[in-house]
Amino acid sequence: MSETMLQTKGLTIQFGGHVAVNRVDFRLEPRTFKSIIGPNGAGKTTFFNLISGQLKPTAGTVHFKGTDITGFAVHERTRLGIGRSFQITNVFPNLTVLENVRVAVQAKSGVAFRLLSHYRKFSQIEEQAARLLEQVHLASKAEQLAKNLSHGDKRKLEIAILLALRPELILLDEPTAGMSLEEVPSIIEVIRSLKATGEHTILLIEHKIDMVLDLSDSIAVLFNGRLLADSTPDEIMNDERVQSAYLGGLYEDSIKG
Ligand SMILES: Nc1ncnc2c1ncn2[C@@H]1O[C@H](COP(=O)(O)OP(=O)(O)OP(=O)(O)O)[C@@H](O)[C@H]1O
Repeated sequence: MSETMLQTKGLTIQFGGHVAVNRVDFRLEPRTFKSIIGPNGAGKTTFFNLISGQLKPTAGTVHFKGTDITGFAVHERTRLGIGRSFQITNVFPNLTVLENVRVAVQAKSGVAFRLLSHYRKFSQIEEQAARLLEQVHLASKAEQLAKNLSHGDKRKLEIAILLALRPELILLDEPTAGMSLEEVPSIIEVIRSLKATGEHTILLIEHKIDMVLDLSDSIAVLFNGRLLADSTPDEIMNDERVQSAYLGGLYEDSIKG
């Protein structure tokens, strides 16, 4: 079996007196799709921040493909292949959609602007950028200025830019947040086709449970910073501890057991 893509051991972070992520032991296998669910304030985004390097843990470790990356900075993790969507603020509003992706492809390929006179290299970059736009269903908007895109299309552009960096592990933090209802199905389709390529390992934080059930191979449940359960969608939906946690019921008893 291939090497575990991501593993945390005893991962913990404390803010003052509040333990936001509490001794989380977590595994994510290559080329699988796992979602993280849990009530507001459960620690989901904080957990992402610990994986992508925005936060350093109080205790515990993060391993990526067998390497202990606990002390690594964000850019080192990005270089290793961890890509986080929506952290990207460098969507250039006055460039076209295609130009935005081309800049990202170029940055990844390490080709300096002055070398772009080399026609073959340039056309390879152009082709890859166009392919990425097709992948996120934005090909028809390639020539539009990024600033004129709808909120949903901006998110697709951000995914294309993320893909340009060729991440092995993709962290998607509430990709449908702030979208109009009409925009949601098309971003789900983009994520579904991303999964269908079979090239990525995907970790999704999402409150829309239908979407989670639809896309996930497995679901992890965080509650009060603890990993309450991590299993198949069917098992999670039938797990009494998960139901209790969401109903605000017998959580304390269940987690002690
Ligand atoms: N930098 C910080 N300083 C202090 N407390 C923080 C910080 N970041 C997060 N927290 C606290 O940690 C807890 C977990 O927050 P987090 O944003 O990870 O939850 P979440 O599960 O992502 O919630 P939501 O679903 O609402 O986005 C919350 O109580 C939050 O207030």
